[in-house]
Amino acid sequence: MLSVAGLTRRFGDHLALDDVSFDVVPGRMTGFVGANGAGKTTTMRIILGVLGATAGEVRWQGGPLTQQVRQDFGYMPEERGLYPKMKIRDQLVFFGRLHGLDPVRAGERTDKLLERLSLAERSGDMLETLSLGNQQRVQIAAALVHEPIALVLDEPFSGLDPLAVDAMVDLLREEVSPEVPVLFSSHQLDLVERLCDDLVVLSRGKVVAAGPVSELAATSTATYRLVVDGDAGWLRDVPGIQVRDVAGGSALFDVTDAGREQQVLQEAMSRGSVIEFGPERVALSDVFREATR
Ligand SMILES: Nc1ncnc2c1ncn2[C@@H]1O[C@H](COP(=O)(O)OP(=O)(O)OP(=O)(O)O)[C@@H](O)[C@H]1O
Repeated sequence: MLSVAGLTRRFGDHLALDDVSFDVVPGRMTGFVGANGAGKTTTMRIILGVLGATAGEVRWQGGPLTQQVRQDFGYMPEERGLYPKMKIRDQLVFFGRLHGLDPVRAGERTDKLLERLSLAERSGDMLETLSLGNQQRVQIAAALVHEPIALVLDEPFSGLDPLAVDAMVDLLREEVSPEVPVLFSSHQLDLVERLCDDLVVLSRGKVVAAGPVSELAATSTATYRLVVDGDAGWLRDVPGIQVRDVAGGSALFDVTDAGREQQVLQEAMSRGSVIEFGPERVALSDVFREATR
């Protein structure tokens, strides 16, 4: 397991990270979300050892993460970092060698990945001649070429169209073995909701929510839908709930006093027929908005 424990980072007077702790569990995709400037890239850079922490540490399998172990991590940095004028195949072999693969193995892994990405025919072309989407695929191949023991991906899907995202996700699922912890940052909440098992929400340098996506959605403010055959406007006068929307007999409301929804149901039944009543599924964007408020 990969863990960050009490990470704090100052840039002059600015506290970019304030006692950040979370785990990235093997075999589960962990999404890392937060507004611009929340501290995601700073955290990822510290995990990869590109940047030092003011306090706290990164842990691997229960002990401090060493530089030698980091060598086996895969990283896709926000600023990318491939060489535009270098041939694609040479570049991937180079990254494989940098992570300790022998030349034969680096070549084999490169060819397999290029084949898998349908880029084998372009292997002798310079990176800059590829479309941006294809350059991003090569970038992810560079993070995967040495069969990393952990993966840290900074905005790996930004700028990709939905088909390219799916292709990238398929590649990750195929190439990443179950014992590998995967942390990726993203601004695309719908994508994070679809892909992630776990979620860490950062706001102004602090972790404001962390855990399985399903539990985070469940613990957020309970929102209920009520549909009756008459007018549901009376809901506005019920204490302990906050009405979000009423249109004729259809209403959406948040329960602010736990248990009030039962009272609402009884009241609705005493007034006429209840067509629909139950919790509304909470979208991740609502969890995010609530956590970072
Ligand atoms: N080298 C640096 N020197 C000074 N301040 C920095 C440096 N790197 C980051 N910061 C500041 O630290 C804060 C966190 O930045 P960071 O890039 O980690 O956020 P982020 O969550 O990755 O944002 P984004 O989603 O926009 O990439 C910001 O206020 C940023 O301006």
